Amino acid sequence: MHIAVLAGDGIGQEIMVECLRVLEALSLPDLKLEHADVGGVAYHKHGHPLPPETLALVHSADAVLFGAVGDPACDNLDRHLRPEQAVLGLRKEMHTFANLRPAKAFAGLEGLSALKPEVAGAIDLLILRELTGDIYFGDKGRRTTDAGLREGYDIMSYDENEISRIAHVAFKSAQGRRKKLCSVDKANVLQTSVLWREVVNEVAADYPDVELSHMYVDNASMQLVRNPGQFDVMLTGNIFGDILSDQASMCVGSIGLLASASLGEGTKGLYEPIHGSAPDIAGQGIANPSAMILSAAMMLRHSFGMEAEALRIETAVAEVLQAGVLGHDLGGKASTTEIGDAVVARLSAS
Ligand SMILES: NC(=O)c1ccc[n+]([C@@H]2O[C@H](COP(=O)([O-])OP(=O)(O)OC[C@H]3O[C@@H](n4cnc5c(N)ncnc54)[C@H](O)[C@@H]3O)[C@@H](O)[C@H]2O)c1
Ligand SMILES: CC(C)[C@H](C(=O)O)[C@@H](O)C(=O)O
Ligand SMILES: [Mg+2]
Repeated sequence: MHIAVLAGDGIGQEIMVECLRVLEALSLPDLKLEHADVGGVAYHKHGHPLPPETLALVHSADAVLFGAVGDPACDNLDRHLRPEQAVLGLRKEMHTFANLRPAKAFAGLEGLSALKPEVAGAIDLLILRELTGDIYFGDKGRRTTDAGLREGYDIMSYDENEISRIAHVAFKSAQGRRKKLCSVDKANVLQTSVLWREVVNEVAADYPDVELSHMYVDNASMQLVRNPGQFDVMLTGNIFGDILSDQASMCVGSIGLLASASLGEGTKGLYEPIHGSAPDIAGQGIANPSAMILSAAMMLRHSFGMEAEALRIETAVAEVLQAGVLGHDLGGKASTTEIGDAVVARLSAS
């Protein structure tokens, strides 16, 4: 089990420490952790946010654990050198087109959600976000209009193969859950979404046991707050999935709780929290490591088929939250290390 560990920037470094302690507490027989620089840290050391040595490690490893990237000191760099380019580049390089972002209520946290407790308590959904296409990867740039005005542009595009492969993942995921799939788009305005809806409807023919619905993204955003319990699997494109998942995190209680798995055709996956490097709290030891720890659980499940070990981690995190060990993001006082300590203690007791 050879894991590339890319902690990255800001709180990425802090939460990764706790995540690795949790993995080590499982005493996995052949765990090999190998670290490499990514993001702003890599730019400052090697002149590139995703240096060749990091890519080489990623290619040789069985899976990648990724913290977060983003460094305000890099804000004015050329687009290709910005830390964020590293995570986009990695997703593309690893062909991890399917991003699983589960959002599930934690017992005891309902009152800390941005929603009414009874509404929050019903959350158990999976956002299936397409990850290697859309407006993120289309032609983009700056130019001057004929009238001499500065103009920025980003082309949004999807081809039918990109849509159908993520749709298959979504239908299969729904089959393993409550068999409901809601595809989220903006087909009343965007041509990419018209095609998206067309292709999803075609793929649906292979999955007659799954109940498919379509929803416009603006409505979906509202429905996530009004009645998130109605959703099982939400299938959507790259940009909509980015936004909806941050929103879903606050319905659960905090962005520090939501993990993700980015998968392609094989078993090699990229596992990272949905949040970023949080420069506003970096270095203070108060970041919530739960999302990072839960991402490691997703890694054990999806890359190594270790369902029992994944569940052990997930149960430990849930119990720690239920016991009231809460980070600052949830109105508590527990530090990053204290949360890590509590999860490790639960694991040792289980
Ligand atoms: N995958 C990634 O690496 C990733 C994801 C999102 C943002 N970013 C980058 O991170 C940088 C900061 O972006 P942002 O501020 O918009 O988003 P962010 O997710 O880093 O932070 C948003 C807010 O949530 C809080 N927060 C985030 N994670 C937390 C945690 N684990 N515990 C407690 N509080 C937490 C932060 O303190 C901040 O107030 C930017 O450079 C951005 O591009 C990277
Ligand atoms: C940092 C950024 C490129 C990234 C994205 O937009 O995908 C982040 O917001 C995420 O959700 O992982
Ligand atoms: Mg995001």
